[in-house]
Amino acid sequence: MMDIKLTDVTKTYGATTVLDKLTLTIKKGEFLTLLGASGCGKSTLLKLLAGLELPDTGEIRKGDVNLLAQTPSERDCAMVFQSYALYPHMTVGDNICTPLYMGTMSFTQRLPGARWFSPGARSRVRTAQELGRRVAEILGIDHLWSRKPAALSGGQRQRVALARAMVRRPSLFLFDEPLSNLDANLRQSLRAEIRQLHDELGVTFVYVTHDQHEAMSMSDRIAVMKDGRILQLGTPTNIYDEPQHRDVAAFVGAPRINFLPVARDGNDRPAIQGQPLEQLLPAAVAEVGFRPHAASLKRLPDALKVSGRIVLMEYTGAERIVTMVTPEDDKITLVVDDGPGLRVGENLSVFVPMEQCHAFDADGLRLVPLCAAFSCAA
Ligand SMILES: Nc1ncnc2c1ncn2[C@@H]1O[C@H](COP(=O)(O)OP(=O)(O)OP(=O)(O)O)[C@@H](O)[C@H]1O
Repeated sequence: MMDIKLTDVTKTYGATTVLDKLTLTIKKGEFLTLLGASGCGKSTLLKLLAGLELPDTGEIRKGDVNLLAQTPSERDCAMVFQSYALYPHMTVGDNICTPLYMGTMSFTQRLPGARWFSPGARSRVRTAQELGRRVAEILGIDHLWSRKPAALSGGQRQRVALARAMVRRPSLFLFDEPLSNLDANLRQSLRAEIRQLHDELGVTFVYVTHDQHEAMSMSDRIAVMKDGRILQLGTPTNIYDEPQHRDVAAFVGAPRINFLPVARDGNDRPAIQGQPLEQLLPAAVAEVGFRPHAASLKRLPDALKVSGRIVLMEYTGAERIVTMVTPEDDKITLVVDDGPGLRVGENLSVFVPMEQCHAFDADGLRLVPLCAAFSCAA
Protein backbone atom coordinates (compact mmCIF):
# COMPACT_ATOMS: atom_id res chain seq x y z
CA MET A 1 0.00 0.00 0.00
CA MET A 2 1.38 3.40 -1.00
CA ASP A 3 0.37 7.04 -1.29
CA ILE A 4 -1.50 7.93 -4.46
CA LYS A 5 -0.41 11.17 -6.04
CA LEU A 6 -2.40 13.14 -8.61
CA THR A 7 -0.42 15.92 -10.27
CA ASP A 8 -1.93 18.67 -12.42
CA VAL A 9 -4.81 16.47 -13.49
CA THR A 10 -7.16 18.07 -16.01
CA LYS A 11 -10.29 16.45 -17.40
CA THR A 12 -12.63 18.02 -19.89
CA TYR A 13 -15.84 16.87 -21.51
CA GLY A 14 -16.21 18.87 -24.72
CA ALA A 15 -15.94 22.52 -23.76
CA THR A 16 -16.48 21.84 -20.04
CA THR A 17 -13.44 21.63 -17.79
CA VAL A 18 -14.49 19.28 -15.03
CA LEU A 19 -11.13 18.98 -13.24
CA ASP A 20 -8.73 21.84 -13.50
CA LYS A 21 -5.02 21.11 -12.91
CA LEU A 22 -5.88 19.27 -9.73
CA THR A 23 -3.04 18.14 -7.47
CA LEU A 24 -3.68 15.88 -4.49
CA THR A 25 -1.85 13.27 -2.44
CA ILE A 26 -3.99 10.52 -0.92
CA LYS A 27 -2.08 9.08 2.01
CA LYS A 28 -1.90 5.32 2.33
CA GLY A 29 -4.48 3.97 4.75
CA GLU A 30 -6.37 7.24 5.20
CA PHE A 31 -10.09 7.92 4.94
CA LEU A 32 -10.25 10.83 2.53
CA THR A 33 -13.56 12.43 1.60
CA LEU A 34 -14.19 14.50 -1.53
CA LEU A 35 -16.87 16.98 -0.50
CA GLY A 36 -18.59 19.47 -2.76
CA ALA A 37 -21.80 20.53 -4.45
CA SER A 38 -23.29 18.59 -7.33
CA GLY A 39 -21.25 18.93 -10.52
CA CYS A 40 -17.95 20.01 -8.90
CA GLY A 41 -16.11 16.97 -10.30
CA LYS A 42 -16.04 14.55 -7.33
CA SER A 43 -17.27 11.47 -9.19
CA THR A 44 -15.05 12.24 -12.15
CA LEU A 45 -12.04 12.24 -9.83
CA LEU A 46 -13.14 8.88 -8.42
CA LYS A 47 -13.54 7.45 -11.93
CA LEU A 48 -10.02 8.58 -12.81
CA LEU A 49 -8.71 6.74 -9.74
CA ALA A 50 -10.65 3.61 -10.71
CA GLY A 51 -9.45 3.80 -14.31
CA LEU A 52 -12.98 4.17 -15.70
CA GLU A 53 -11.94 7.50 -17.26
CA LEU A 54 -8.59 8.91 -18.32
CA PRO A 55 -7.44 12.51 -17.72
CA ASP A 56 -6.59 14.81 -20.63
CA THR A 57 -3.34 15.81 -18.96
CA GLY A 58 -1.58 15.17 -15.69
CA GLU A 59 -0.24 12.19 -13.77
CA ILE A 60 -1.70 9.69 -11.34
CA ARG A 61 0.88 7.54 -9.55
CA LYS A 62 0.78 5.04 -6.74
CA GLY A 63 4.26 5.02 -5.31
CA ASP A 64 6.45 4.48 -8.39
CA VAL A 65 3.65 2.96 -10.45
CA ASN A 66 1.99 4.97 -13.20
CA LEU A 67 -1.69 4.15 -12.66
CA LEU A 68 -2.63 5.65 -16.01
CA ALA A 69 -0.81 2.78 -17.71
CA GLN A 70 -2.95 0.25 -15.82
CA THR A 71 -6.41 -1.06 -16.71
CA PRO A 72 -9.17 -0.83 -14.08
CA SER A 73 -8.73 -4.49 -13.15
CA GLU A 74 -5.00 -4.01 -12.59
CA ARG A 75 -5.50 -1.15 -10.14
CA ASP A 76 -6.32 -3.21 -7.05
CA CYS A 77 -9.34 -1.10 -6.14
CA ALA A 78 -13.05 -1.69 -5.58
CA MET A 79 -15.83 0.81 -6.10
CA VAL A 80 -19.15 1.06 -4.25
CA PHE A 81 -21.88 3.08 -5.92
CA GLN A 82 -24.98 4.91 -4.77
CA SER A 83 -27.10 2.60 -6.95
CA TYR A 84 -25.67 -0.64 -5.43
CA ALA A 85 -25.19 -2.10 -8.96
CA LEU A 86 -26.13 -5.64 -7.87
CA TYR A 87 -26.97 -8.39 -10.36
CA PRO A 88 -30.76 -8.77 -9.94
CA HIS A 89 -30.90 -12.41 -11.16
CA MET A 90 -28.21 -13.59 -8.71
CA THR A 91 -28.52 -14.47 -5.04
CA VAL A 92 -26.79 -12.39 -2.38
CA GLY A 93 -24.12 -15.10 -2.13
CA ASP A 94 -23.36 -15.06 -5.84
CA ASN A 95 -23.39 -11.26 -5.92
CA ILE A 96 -20.80 -11.19 -3.14
CA CYS A 97 -18.63 -13.96 -4.59
CA THR A 98 -18.73 -12.89 -8.26
CA PRO A 99 -15.46 -10.90 -8.08
CA LEU A 100 -13.76 -14.03 -6.72
CA TYR A 101 -15.27 -16.29 -9.42
CA MET A 102 -14.23 -13.78 -12.09
CA GLY A 103 -10.64 -13.90 -10.98
CA THR A 104 -10.29 -17.68 -10.87
CA MET A 105 -12.83 -19.35 -13.19
CA SER A 106 -13.58 -19.37 -16.92
CA PHE A 107 -16.91 -18.07 -18.22
CA THR A 108 -18.41 -21.59 -18.58
CA GLN A 109 -17.18 -22.65 -15.15
CA ARG A 110 -18.93 -19.61 -13.64
CA LEU A 111 -22.38 -20.61 -14.95
CA PRO A 112 -24.44 -21.60 -11.88
CA GLY A 113 -25.16 -25.18 -12.98
CA ALA A 114 -21.88 -25.89 -14.75
CA ARG A 115 -19.61 -24.96 -11.86
CA TRP A 116 -20.53 -28.17 -9.94
CA PHE A 117 -19.47 -30.45 -12.84
CA SER A 118 -15.88 -29.26 -12.97
CA PRO A 119 -13.84 -30.53 -9.99
CA GLY A 120 -11.43 -27.54 -10.22
CA ALA A 121 -14.27 -25.05 -10.31
CA ARG A 122 -16.08 -26.80 -7.46
CA SER A 123 -13.24 -26.34 -5.02
CA ARG A 124 -12.72 -22.72 -6.10
CA VAL A 125 -16.42 -22.02 -5.58
CA ARG A 126 -16.20 -23.51 -2.08
CA THR A 127 -13.16 -21.41 -1.17
CA ALA A 128 -14.83 -18.27 -2.57
CA GLN A 129 -18.05 -18.98 -0.70
CA GLU A 130 -16.26 -19.53 2.60
CA LEU A 131 -14.57 -16.16 2.26
CA GLY A 132 -17.82 -14.55 1.04
CA ARG A 133 -19.68 -15.98 4.04
CA ARG A 134 -17.10 -14.59 6.44
CA VAL A 135 -17.42 -11.12 4.93
CA ALA A 136 -21.23 -11.42 4.96
CA GLU A 137 -21.06 -12.29 8.65
CA ILE A 138 -18.94 -9.21 9.38
CA LEU A 139 -21.60 -7.07 7.69
CA GLY A 140 -24.51 -8.92 9.35
CA ILE A 141 -26.09 -10.17 6.11
CA ASP A 142 -25.15 -13.86 6.14
CA HIS A 143 -28.78 -14.82 6.86
CA LEU A 144 -29.73 -13.24 3.50
CA TRP A 145 -27.28 -15.41 1.52
CA SER A 146 -29.87 -17.12 -0.71
CA ARG A 147 -32.13 -14.13 -1.33
CA LYS A 148 -32.22 -12.08 -4.52
CA PRO A 149 -31.65 -8.27 -4.39
CA ALA A 150 -35.36 -7.56 -5.03
CA ALA A 151 -36.15 -9.10 -1.63
CA LEU A 152 -33.75 -6.82 0.28
CA SER A 153 -34.11 -3.39 1.88
CA GLY A 154 -31.95 -0.49 0.67
CA GLY A 155 -29.58 -0.84 3.63
CA GLN A 156 -29.23 -4.58 3.07
CA ARG A 157 -28.49 -4.03 -0.63
CA GLN A 158 -25.80 -1.52 0.21
CA ARG A 159 -24.25 -3.99 2.64
CA VAL A 160 -24.19 -6.62 -0.14
CA ALA A 161 -22.45 -4.08 -2.38
CA LEU A 162 -19.94 -3.40 0.42
CA ALA A 163 -19.34 -7.12 0.92
CA ARG A 164 -18.77 -7.60 -2.80
CA ALA A 165 -16.17 -4.83 -2.72
CA MET A 166 -14.50 -6.30 0.37
CA VAL A 167 -14.04 -9.92 -0.76
CA ARG A 168 -11.23 -9.07 -3.14
CA ARG A 169 -9.35 -7.31 -0.33
CA PRO A 170 -8.32 -4.37 -2.47
CA SER A 171 -5.85 -1.82 -1.19
CA LEU A 172 -8.11 1.04 -2.29
CA PHE A 173 -11.87 1.44 -1.76
CA LEU A 174 -13.74 4.07 -3.75
CA PHE A 175 -17.21 5.09 -2.59
CA ASP A 176 -19.51 7.21 -4.73
CA GLU A 177 -22.28 8.57 -2.46
CA PRO A 178 -23.09 5.05 -1.22
CA LEU A 179 -25.63 6.20 1.36
CA SER A 180 -27.64 8.81 -0.48
CA ASN A 181 -30.54 6.46 -1.31
CA LEU A 182 -31.09 5.52 2.33
CA ASP A 183 -33.20 7.09 5.04
CA ALA A 184 -31.60 9.31 7.69
CA ASN A 185 -31.40 6.70 10.49
CA LEU A 186 -29.89 4.05 8.26
CA ARG A 187 -27.43 6.55 6.83
CA GLN A 188 -26.25 7.37 10.29
CA SER A 189 -25.69 3.75 11.32
CA LEU A 190 -24.01 2.79 8.03
CA ARG A 191 -21.74 5.84 8.34
CA ALA A 192 -20.39 4.41 11.56
CA GLU A 193 -20.12 0.91 10.05
CA ILE A 194 -18.15 2.13 7.03
CA ARG A 195 -15.75 4.03 9.28
CA GLN A 196 -15.34 0.91 11.44
CA LEU A 197 -14.67 -1.17 8.34
CA HIS A 198 -11.98 1.28 7.34
CA ASP A 199 -10.30 1.00 10.72
CA GLU A 200 -10.46 -2.80 10.67
CA LEU A 201 -9.21 -3.22 7.10
CA GLY A 202 -6.53 -0.53 7.45
CA VAL A 203 -6.61 0.30 3.71
CA THR A 204 -7.19 3.56 1.83
CA PHE A 205 -10.79 4.78 1.47
CA VAL A 206 -11.75 7.61 -0.89
CA TYR A 207 -15.35 8.64 -0.28
CA VAL A 208 -17.44 11.02 -2.38
CA THR A 209 -20.35 12.90 -0.86
CA HIS A 210 -22.11 16.24 -0.88
CA ASP A 211 -23.30 15.63 2.69
CA GLN A 212 -21.13 17.57 5.10
CA HIS A 213 -22.34 15.48 8.07
CA GLU A 214 -20.98 12.35 6.42
CA ALA A 215 -17.72 14.05 5.56
CA MET A 216 -17.22 15.54 9.02
CA SER A 217 -18.11 12.40 10.95
CA MET A 218 -16.20 9.80 8.94
CA SER A 219 -13.06 11.29 7.48
CA ASP A 220 -9.44 11.62 8.47
CA ARG A 221 -9.17 14.42 5.91
CA ILE A 222 -11.65 16.23 3.69
CA ALA A 223 -10.96 17.81 0.29
CA VAL A 224 -13.58 20.50 -0.27
CA MET A 225 -14.06 20.90 -4.03
CA LYS A 226 -15.58 23.57 -6.21
CA ASP A 227 -15.56 23.91 -10.01
CA GLY A 228 -13.00 21.15 -10.50
CA ARG A 229 -10.54 22.47 -7.93
CA ILE A 230 -9.76 21.73 -4.32
CA LEU A 231 -10.54 24.77 -2.20
CA GLN A 232 -9.14 23.25 0.98
CA LEU A 233 -7.70 19.94 2.15
CA GLY A 234 -7.58 19.31 5.88
CA THR A 235 -8.91 17.48 8.91
CA PRO A 236 -12.58 18.03 9.77
CA THR A 237 -11.57 20.31 12.66
CA ASN A 238 -9.23 22.27 10.45
CA ILE A 239 -11.90 22.72 7.78
CA TYR A 240 -14.50 23.83 10.34
CA ASP A 241 -12.33 26.06 12.51
CA GLU A 242 -10.08 27.60 9.90
CA PRO A 243 -11.88 27.71 6.56
CA GLN A 244 -9.47 29.10 3.98
CA HIS A 245 -12.27 30.25 1.69
CA ARG A 246 -15.76 31.61 2.33
CA ASP A 247 -17.23 28.76 0.25
CA VAL A 248 -15.57 26.21 2.53
CA ALA A 249 -16.99 28.04 5.54
CA ALA A 250 -20.41 28.01 3.89
CA PHE A 251 -20.25 24.31 3.03
CA VAL A 252 -19.57 22.89 6.49
CA GLY A 253 -21.47 23.50 9.70
CA ALA A 254 -25.18 23.40 10.47
CA PRO A 255 -26.93 25.75 10.69
CA ARG A 256 -24.89 27.46 8.01
CA ILE A 257 -22.32 30.14 8.91
CA ASN A 258 -23.52 33.79 8.84
CA PHE A 259 -21.87 36.36 6.61
CA LEU A 260 -22.00 40.11 7.16
CA PRO A 261 -20.73 42.43 4.45
CA VAL A 262 -18.18 44.97 5.73
CA ALA A 263 -19.02 48.57 4.87
CA ARG A 264 -16.55 51.53 4.84
CA ASP A 265 -17.14 54.58 6.96
CA GLY A 266 -16.52 58.20 5.81
CA ASN A 267 -12.77 57.66 6.30
CA ASP A 268 -12.73 54.41 4.30
CA ARG A 269 -12.32 52.33 7.45
CA PRO A 270 -14.06 48.95 7.77
CA ALA A 271 -17.27 49.03 9.76
CA ILE A 272 -20.15 46.70 10.52
CA GLN A 273 -23.49 48.16 11.62
CA GLY A 274 -21.79 51.50 12.19
CA GLN A 275 -19.08 50.06 14.49
CA PRO A 276 -15.65 51.24 13.34
CA LEU A 277 -13.52 48.13 13.30
CA GLU A 278 -10.21 49.25 11.87
CA GLN A 279 -8.49 48.12 15.07
CA LEU A 280 -9.91 44.65 14.69
CA LEU A 281 -10.31 43.83 11.01
CA PRO A 282 -7.60 43.62 8.34
CA ALA A 283 -7.89 46.46 5.84
CA ALA A 284 -8.79 44.20 2.90
CA VAL A 285 -11.73 42.61 4.68
CA ALA A 286 -14.90 42.42 2.57
CA GLU A 287 -16.97 40.05 4.63
CA VAL A 288 -17.06 38.63 8.15
CA GLY A 289 -18.40 35.17 8.87
CA PHE A 290 -19.44 33.77 12.23
CA ARG A 291 -21.04 30.49 13.13
CA PRO A 292 -24.54 30.42 14.65
CA HIS A 293 -23.12 28.83 17.82
CA ALA A 294 -20.51 31.59 18.25
CA ALA A 295 -22.91 34.40 19.17
CA SER A 296 -23.69 35.14 22.79
CA LEU A 297 -26.66 36.95 24.28
CA LYS A 298 -24.32 38.29 26.98
CA ARG A 299 -22.29 41.44 26.40
CA LEU A 300 -18.65 40.48 25.82
CA PRO A 301 -15.43 42.51 25.51
CA ASP A 302 -13.60 42.42 22.13
CA ALA A 303 -16.78 41.29 20.48
CA LEU A 304 -18.68 42.23 17.37
CA LYS A 305 -22.15 43.47 18.29
CA VAL A 306 -24.83 42.43 15.82
CA SER A 307 -28.39 43.72 16.13
CA GLY A 308 -31.57 42.82 14.33
CA ARG A 309 -35.22 41.86 14.61
CA ILE A 310 -36.25 38.29 15.35
CA VAL A 311 -38.27 36.82 12.47
CA LEU A 312 -38.29 33.11 13.31
CA MET A 313 -37.79 30.86 16.34
CA GLU A 314 -37.33 27.12 15.89
CA TYR A 315 -37.06 24.60 18.70
CA THR A 316 -35.10 21.43 17.88
CA GLY A 317 -35.29 19.77 21.28
CA ALA A 318 -31.68 20.38 22.25
CA GLU A 319 -31.44 24.03 21.28
CA ARG A 320 -33.30 27.02 19.95
CA ILE A 321 -32.54 28.39 16.50
CA VAL A 322 -33.28 32.09 16.17
CA THR A 323 -33.36 33.86 12.83
CA MET A 324 -33.08 37.63 12.83
CA VAL A 325 -32.86 40.22 10.09
CA THR A 326 -30.50 43.17 10.47
CA PRO A 327 -31.45 46.77 9.49
CA GLU A 328 -29.17 46.22 6.46
CA ASP A 329 -31.41 43.25 5.53
CA ASP A 330 -28.87 40.52 6.25
CA LYS A 331 -30.29 37.29 7.59
CA ILE A 332 -28.55 35.96 10.72
CA THR A 333 -29.03 32.56 12.32
CA LEU A 334 -28.21 32.03 15.98
CA VAL A 335 -28.23 28.96 18.16
CA VAL A 336 -29.07 29.86 21.74
CA ASP A 337 -29.73 27.87 24.89
CA ASP A 338 -33.35 27.70 25.86
CA GLY A 339 -33.84 30.32 28.54
CA PRO A 340 -34.62 33.98 28.04
CA GLY A 341 -38.03 34.76 26.66
CA LEU A 342 -37.12 35.70 23.11
CA ARG A 343 -40.08 36.46 20.84
CA VAL A 344 -40.64 36.89 17.15
CA GLY A 345 -40.86 40.61 16.29
CA GLU A 346 -38.55 41.75 19.13
CA ASN A 347 -35.21 43.46 18.62
CA LEU A 348 -32.12 41.55 19.71
CA SER A 349 -28.40 42.26 20.01
CA VAL A 350 -25.82 39.49 20.19
CA PHE A 351 -22.07 39.53 20.74
CA VAL A 352 -19.57 37.51 18.71
CA PRO A 353 -16.05 37.23 20.18
CA MET A 354 -13.61 38.53 17.59
CA GLU A 355 -11.58 35.31 17.69
CA GLN A 356 -14.71 33.52 16.46
CA CYS A 357 -15.07 35.84 13.48
CA HIS A 358 -13.63 34.79 10.13
CA ALA A 359 -12.50 37.58 7.82
CA PHE A 360 -12.57 37.12 4.04
CA ASP A 361 -11.39 39.38 1.25
CA ALA A 362 -13.35 40.27 -1.90
CA ASP A 363 -12.21 37.00 -3.55
CA GLY A 364 -13.48 34.95 -0.62
CA LEU A 365 -9.98 34.16 0.66
CA ARG A 366 -9.32 33.99 4.37
CA LEU A 367 -7.42 36.88 5.88
CA VAL A 368 -5.06 36.58 8.84
CA PRO A 369 -7.07 35.27 11.80
CA LEU A 370 -8.24 38.21 13.83
CA CYS A 371 -7.23 36.89 17.23
CA ALA A 372 -3.69 36.19 15.98
CA ALA A 373 -3.36 39.59 14.34
CA PHE A 374 -4.89 41.64 17.12
CA SER A 375 -4.32 39.41 20.18
CA CYS A 376 -7.91 39.45 21.27
CA ALA A 377 -8.70 37.96 24.63
CA ALA A 378 -9.50 34.24 24.30
N1 LIG B 1 -19.45 11.46 -19.48
C1 LIG B 1 -19.69 12.76 -19.38
N2 LIG B 1 -19.90 13.53 -20.48
C2 LIG B 1 -20.12 14.85 -20.39
N3 LIG B 1 -20.13 15.54 -19.23
C3 LIG B 1 -19.95 14.84 -18.11
C4 LIG B 1 -19.71 13.43 -18.12
N4 LIG B 1 -19.53 13.01 -16.83
C5 LIG B 1 -19.67 14.11 -16.06
N5 LIG B 1 -19.91 15.20 -16.82
C6 LIG B 1 -20.09 16.59 -16.33
O1 LIG B 1 -18.97 16.88 -15.52
C7 LIG B 1 -19.35 17.68 -14.40
C8 LIG B 1 -18.87 17.00 -13.14
O2 LIG B 1 -19.54 15.77 -12.98
P1 LIG B 1 -19.29 14.83 -11.72
O3 LIG B 1 -20.22 13.66 -11.84
O4 LIG B 1 -17.86 14.55 -11.57
O5 LIG B 1 -19.75 15.80 -10.55
P2 LIG B 1 -20.08 15.46 -9.03
O6 LIG B 1 -19.40 16.50 -8.23
O7 LIG B 1 -19.76 14.05 -8.72
O8 LIG B 1 -21.64 15.69 -9.00
P3 LIG B 1 -22.80 14.81 -8.31
O9 LIG B 1 -22.65 15.02 -6.83
O10 LIG B 1 -24.06 15.41 -8.86
O11 LIG B 1 -22.58 13.39 -8.74
C9 LIG B 1 -20.85 17.84 -14.50
O12 LIG B 1 -21.11 19.09 -15.06
C10 LIG B 1 -21.30 16.72 -15.42
O13 LIG B 1 -22.44 17.09 -16.14
